[in-house]
Amino acid sequence: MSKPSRKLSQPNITAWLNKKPRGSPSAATTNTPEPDPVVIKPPEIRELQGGTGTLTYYPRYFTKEQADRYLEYLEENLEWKRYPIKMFGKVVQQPRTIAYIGDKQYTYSGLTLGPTAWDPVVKEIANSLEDTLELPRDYFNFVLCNRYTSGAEYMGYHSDNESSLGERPIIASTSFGQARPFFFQHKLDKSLKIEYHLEHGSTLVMSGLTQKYWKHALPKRPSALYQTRINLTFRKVFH
Ligand SMILES: O=C(O)CCC(=O)C(=O)O
Ligand SMILES: [Fe+2]
Repeated sequence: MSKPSRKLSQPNITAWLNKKPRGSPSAATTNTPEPDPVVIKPPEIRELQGGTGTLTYYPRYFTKEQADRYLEYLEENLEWKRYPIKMFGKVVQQPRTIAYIGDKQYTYSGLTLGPTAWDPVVKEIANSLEDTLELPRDYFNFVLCNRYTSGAEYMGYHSDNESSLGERPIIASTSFGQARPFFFQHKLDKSLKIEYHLEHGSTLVMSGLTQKYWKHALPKRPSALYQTRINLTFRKVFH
């Protein structure tokens, strides 16, 4: 992957992005709202032990206002479903709901998804990420979307190391809604652990050999005061 540029290209503002948030007073009765003070924070780049991968975290890839609108849009417009998957040889229900979009078929944990038509807003986010990461237009051809409606919903330790993604996949993971911890553990030296707190509107890019040497997980959390979290992982499926 080329070096991430610090100047982010923000996605086109579509019609829905311009619409007023639900329940907000009309412009005639209010002053213009304060602009979001922090627009973009520079990425934090972490080279993992002994060349075992790279993690690049953009804590504020989207402004709070943009992220609020994306969260609402994705919740309403994607087709969220719970699928049975194979885990350690047993068929179980996924402990979260998922949706997907992509030009290709993608198979993981015994589940084959796609292809489907692109949602225009998800495409807009994909193109923004491609610009930021200096990747060719339409590089990302599959998006796996995960939705967690309570702290009891989670994703166990795994790596996205299907051969269809190639040996050094670039996976861009954008999060909306409830901030949650996200753990990495080295496969050979289990004492090596990394923790992120994935914020509303953030993007974490996993690249290099990350999937080969590290597992990652979104652990359960206590469910009190819980807001929905939606995560989109943008991938390139080669075959
Ligand atoms: O929800 C998350 O942040 C985890 C997503 C993930 O690891 C995946 O889709 O493979
Ligand atoms: Fe993953």
